[in-house]
Amino acid sequence: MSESVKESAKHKGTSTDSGSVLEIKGLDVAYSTNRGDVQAVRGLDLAVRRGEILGIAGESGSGKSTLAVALLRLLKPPGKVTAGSVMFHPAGRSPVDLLKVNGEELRVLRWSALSYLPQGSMSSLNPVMRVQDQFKDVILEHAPARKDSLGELIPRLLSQVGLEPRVARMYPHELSGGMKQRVLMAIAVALEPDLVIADEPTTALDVTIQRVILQSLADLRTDFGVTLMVISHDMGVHAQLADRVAVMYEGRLVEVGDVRQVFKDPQDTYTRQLIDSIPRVGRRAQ
Ligand SMILES: Nc1ncnc2c1ncn2[C@@H]1O[C@H](COP(=O)(O)OP(=O)(O)OP(=O)(O)O)[C@@H](O)[C@H]1O
Repeated sequence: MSESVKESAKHKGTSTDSGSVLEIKGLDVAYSTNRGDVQAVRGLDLAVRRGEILGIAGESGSGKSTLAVALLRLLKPPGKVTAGSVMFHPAGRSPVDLLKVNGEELRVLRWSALSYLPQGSMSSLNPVMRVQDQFKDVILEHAPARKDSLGELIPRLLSQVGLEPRVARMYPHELSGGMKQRVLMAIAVALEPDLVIADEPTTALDVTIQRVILQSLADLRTDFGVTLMVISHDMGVHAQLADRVAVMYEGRLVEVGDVRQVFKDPQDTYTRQLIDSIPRVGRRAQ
């Protein structure tokens, strides 16, 4: 972990833990523009521990989504990774640098080891396919051996996120925003991946539904043992969901630590400002 990153005293030294599912080192990402390069992620070091819920916080434009798409190799031009490594340690498989694996290796890892819920993913469900067929698409493409267990697996996954079995036969237009998000979460964990990265999973949902979604995400960790990286500009989301929180500012990681510790005693001025902007939740987290 970089010297400049302030980490709460209780939780120092994570970047070389053998218990890490992901180790990001020295990551630099830039976007080329006609006014020169915009450095969106700068020298970022971060380890994600197996089994934890790690929140990525920071205001709009701080580089959170760029970090996610870069490490998932979904960064599109004019974006480019200019330095760094992202070691991924899937259970029972050899560690790989996600920035170096070839397309086929990446395809094998997607969904079965590494799942992604992009920002605005609720609109990514295919409007002309029933929910059950969207599950089948992912499961059969990546784990064809599970074909015979689909009849049992789909309702079980739906119930895991609080949805009734009849949802399997519905089309996306018959679902509320919160239901769509839960379907996507269930698809994301269908193949029991090591790591799920969710970008702003509660944005655009009303407050009551947000709480339900956060609870379902917490349940997925408990029920599937999945590690979660949850990106949100909303510190309230991290206070409610995360074990640790990493704060980004202008592409840099300025602080990482136990969420209660960070709320109680932020080491960085910017983190303090973020917390002060939600005083009610800040008090609750203490
Ligand atoms: N395609 C692009 N071309 C040029 N600059 C970009 C592009 N995409 C993002 N950026 C810049 O990169 C920086 C980081 O943006 P990013 O979207 O990763 O931040 P964020 O914290 O995820 O914010 P938000 O939640 O609003 O998406 C910003 O300065 C943004 O303007």
